[in-house]
Amino acid sequence: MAYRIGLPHYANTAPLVHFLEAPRGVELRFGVPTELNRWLAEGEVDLSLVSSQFYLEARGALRALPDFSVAVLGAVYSVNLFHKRPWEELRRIAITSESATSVRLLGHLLERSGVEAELEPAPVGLEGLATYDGVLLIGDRALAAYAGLLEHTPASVHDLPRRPGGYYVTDLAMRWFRATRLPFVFALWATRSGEQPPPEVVALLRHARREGLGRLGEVAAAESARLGIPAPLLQHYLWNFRYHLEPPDRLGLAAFAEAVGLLGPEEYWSV
Ligand SMILES: C=C(O[C@@H]1C=C(C(=O)O)C=C[C@H]1O)C(=O)O
Repeated sequence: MAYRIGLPHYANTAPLVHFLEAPRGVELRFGVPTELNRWLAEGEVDLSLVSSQFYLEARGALRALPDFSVAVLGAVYSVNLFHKRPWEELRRIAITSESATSVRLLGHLLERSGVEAELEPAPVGLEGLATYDGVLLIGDRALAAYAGLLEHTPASVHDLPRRPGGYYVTDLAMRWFRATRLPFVFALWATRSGEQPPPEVVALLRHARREGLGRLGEVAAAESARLGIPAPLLQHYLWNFRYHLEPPDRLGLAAFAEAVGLLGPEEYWSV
């Protein structure tokens, strides 16, 4: 049977995936993070990107690669709560079904500031703001919604409007950074523990990442065309990610685990 790798279709994983070619005996399967989590747990894929929250909950059953992450220090730009009332006044929030991590992060950040809001799963975009006080979006949908609210392409990140389209936009990774001064790790790559990832597959992933980051302009151009988002914005978005699970990322992950009551020993594959 082929060795199956699970991947999301998001722009933020394009630098890892754009130059990934599956050789004979390796198969790529695409899904949203919550699907990938389930596929990995149920044996539908062998090595997959997993949401941090899921990984922490499944601690012991999954084991992560030592040097792969989707993380940021500060703003992420694509895990956004769009809201029409100030943060302190949020009562009803529509949440995405694509991510376990950002929903838990949102819950934690609200709790931390003493805000009691209902989080209701609802597959809505910004139009949901007619009904809800806030809408949580992640990935490409969040990015497209954000870019759609900009009147012009800002010359620098410091020129992003404070209230695009008249909405509040709370970037959850930025809010996490303000509270902790740490990176936030959205996802890792893991296998079921006991199933050592083949070194040649890991080498393939590292090679694809080196190419993707080295030729980021090409990746950004392709993603910008796919999503209809200006290339300079998209390139900055990609450039901003931390893809190597370095020591600050591991500290950020441990701090998140502690914040959500899932702290435990971390063990990574040595591969
Ligand atoms: C930061 C993001 O990263 C993604 C977020 C994930 C999650 O929240 O579960 C999982 C995979 C990442 O590719 C994003 O999609 O906006």
